[in-house]
Amino acid sequence: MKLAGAGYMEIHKQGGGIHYTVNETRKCSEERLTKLLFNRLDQMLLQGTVVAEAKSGYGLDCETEMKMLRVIKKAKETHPMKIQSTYLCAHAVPPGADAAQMTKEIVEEHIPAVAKANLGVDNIDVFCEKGVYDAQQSKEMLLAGRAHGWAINFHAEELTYIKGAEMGAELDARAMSHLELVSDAAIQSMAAKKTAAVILPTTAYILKLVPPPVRQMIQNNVVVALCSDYNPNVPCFSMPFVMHLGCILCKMTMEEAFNAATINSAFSLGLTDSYGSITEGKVGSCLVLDAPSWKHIVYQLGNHQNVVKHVILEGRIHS
Ligand SMILES: N=CN[C@@H](CCC(=O)O)C(=O)O
Repeated sequence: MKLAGAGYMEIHKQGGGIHYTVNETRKCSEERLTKLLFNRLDQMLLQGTVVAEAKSGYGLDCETEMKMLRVIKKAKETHPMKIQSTYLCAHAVPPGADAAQMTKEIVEEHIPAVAKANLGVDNIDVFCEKGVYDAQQSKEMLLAGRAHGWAINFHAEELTYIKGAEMGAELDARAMSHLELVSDAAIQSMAAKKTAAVILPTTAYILKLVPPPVRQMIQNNVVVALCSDYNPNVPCFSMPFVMHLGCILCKMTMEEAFNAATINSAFSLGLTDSYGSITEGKVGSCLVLDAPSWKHIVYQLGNHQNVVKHVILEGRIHS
């Protein structure tokens, strides 16, 4: 449908997209999900990623969300990469339910149950979007999550402008993702509140969206991070490709893309004390490149697996 020109929400409304993945995730065993996650993390690591944020969000019911979070917890504890766990408590409204009723259920039942289960959650996320959860409903769920110590890091202003980013800045969100339709006022507020803008150029590319106003964000001192947004809609493991798209679609310089994929990404997860730069006292991680300049990570389109020769993480070489 997508290739034939159907829009993201059109597919979603017909039961595809997130709903399709929810059905498959509910059927999938915890063991198989774990295998799939570890395999994908291995592939990301080989392409130079040493820190990843992994989200739930394809269960919608509390039981399946917890299954996803247990799988992420396993990766946090045993995969060589640094993993942060994000509880995406409201990614879609389940068929037959309505957003107001789901908001109440998530605040009163799902979030307390997840907190009680001690699943190693770091961040709380919602899909704040027209036809999904509005800014007020999103705010209620984000605040309920923050009450358990989870950082606010959520989807805002992707397909429609509903003042989600204004709301996020008001809550001192640590980060907001997408932001294709962010307003000038919200950019100012994000800069003042030091809320990171997590830019996902692969999504803008695949969904043929107008890319987010990254130049304006940078000019206004917003911390801009780049992220692969690996998900069933965007099956991209490669941060080099994301950096390339950041330069081409979002008009970033190579230096800006480099900072956005390293120190600013660490900032968006509250990890600058230990990741994001090669500095005494931080976790030792670096890439060995087979290229005349680091810029070839961005420049060599479609050949990054040969440019990134080795990934060194905590003293271990991953080739
Ligand atoms: N836009 C909402 N969530 C995901 C896509 C989820 C999906 O389509 O499976 C995103 O961040 O890109």
